[in-house]
Amino acid sequence: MSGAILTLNAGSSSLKVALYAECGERQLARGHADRIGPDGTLTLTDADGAALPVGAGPVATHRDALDRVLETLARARPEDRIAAIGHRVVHGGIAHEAPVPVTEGLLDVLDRLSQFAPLHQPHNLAGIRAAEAAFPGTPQVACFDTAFHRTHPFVNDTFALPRRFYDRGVRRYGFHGLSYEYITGELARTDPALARGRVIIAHLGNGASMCGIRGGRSVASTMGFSALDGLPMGTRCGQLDPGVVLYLMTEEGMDAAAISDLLYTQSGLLGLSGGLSNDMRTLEASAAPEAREAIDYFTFRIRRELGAMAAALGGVDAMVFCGGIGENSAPIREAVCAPLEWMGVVLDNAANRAHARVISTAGAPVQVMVVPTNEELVIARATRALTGGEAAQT
Ligand SMILES: Nc1ncnc2c1ncn2[C@@H]1O[C@H](COP(=O)(O)OP(=O)(O)O)[C@@H](O)[C@H]1O
Ligand SMILES: CC(=O)OP(=O)(O)O
Ligand SMILES: [Mg+2]
Repeated sequence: MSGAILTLNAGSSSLKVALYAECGERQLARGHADRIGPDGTLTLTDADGAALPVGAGPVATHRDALDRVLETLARARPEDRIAAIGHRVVHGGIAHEAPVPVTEGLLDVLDRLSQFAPLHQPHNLAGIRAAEAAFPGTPQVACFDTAFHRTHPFVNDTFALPRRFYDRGVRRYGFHGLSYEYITGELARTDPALARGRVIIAHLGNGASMCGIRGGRSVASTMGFSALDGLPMGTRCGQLDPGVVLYLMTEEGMDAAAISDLLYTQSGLLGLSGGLSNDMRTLEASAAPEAREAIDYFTFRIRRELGAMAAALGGVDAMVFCGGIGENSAPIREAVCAPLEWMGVVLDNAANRAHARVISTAGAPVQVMVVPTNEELVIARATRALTGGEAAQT
């Protein structure tokens, strides 16, 4: 009987699951629930890419996706003893700069952070509870999106509020850290000189953010106290004048719950497209002018933040696209990059259309790259490191 490490990564529109062999980085199976909701799909494949049967019907909720994946794995791969389980947890708060073993005390702390990451944290914690029930007594590890950004200098970690709020944890945490950690590690492996330089990574998925990295460490992030800030997203507003929130309260009579719902679930691409969709594939396929305007706003804001990141880093040597949109949409990458020749970004259009690893022209001052992210692998490595004995013995 072999031992395996199971990883769970719940995003705002997705659930990505992977099963790793106890040694090395070989994947035994991987699952992807996409567009979770009325049109949600689920695929689960084994190490050879063969589909495992996950049942019919749309995947309506994260819980539905997780239940179907766990049932299928238990049925199709009974030989895999789960030795440890690693989880993406988007919010770790001030205290967590690295992954930690899951304990009841930790869950209480993380639960209190759910209000600051309502599209993620409840699903992350539900995943831990479900794994606990399915594999009682098996060690679990929490890996935080926020941990990678704890290196921010004070000026990028604070807001200009009275200092007591900073002390109480009102800070710019930044998210998508597992993805940034993976990309940074990949660059260090494949392009060490570049990895030591100034790199801007754009993680563009249903949630979207950018990270400025210097010498392999996060210096700035577009996401802040919550995963609402920065770029517009599938259903989230991105950067917003706080005066708008005051207006919503005083003039529109909205309470905290209504404002939260508006900013987290009705805004971004969905709101700007007039309710058409939060999904980039649907917007790209649409002829509606509102869909075009939503896409234009998305790419414009990415360019604006790129300028700000470049200034924060004192220049830029490389730019990396990742995430569902960043990895798969050549038109979005082109719309972002084409107007940026002034800052040394020169796209090779054929390479971009082919989703090549390097999509800038040879000799362009800024190397532009597409690097598929792998948050699951970062989780698996950390889980193995923290449960070493357990995961390696089996
Ligand atoms: N081929 C594609 N072209 C354009 N957008 C795509 C493509 N494939 C996926 N996407 C977009 O990626 C987004 C989902 O990204 P993903 O990183 O999986 O999501 P999450 O933020 O939930 O983790 C959706 O907006 C989806 O439309
Ligand atoms: C933090 C965040 O928005 O994550 P995701 O893109 O996976 O929804
Ligand atoms: Mg994601």
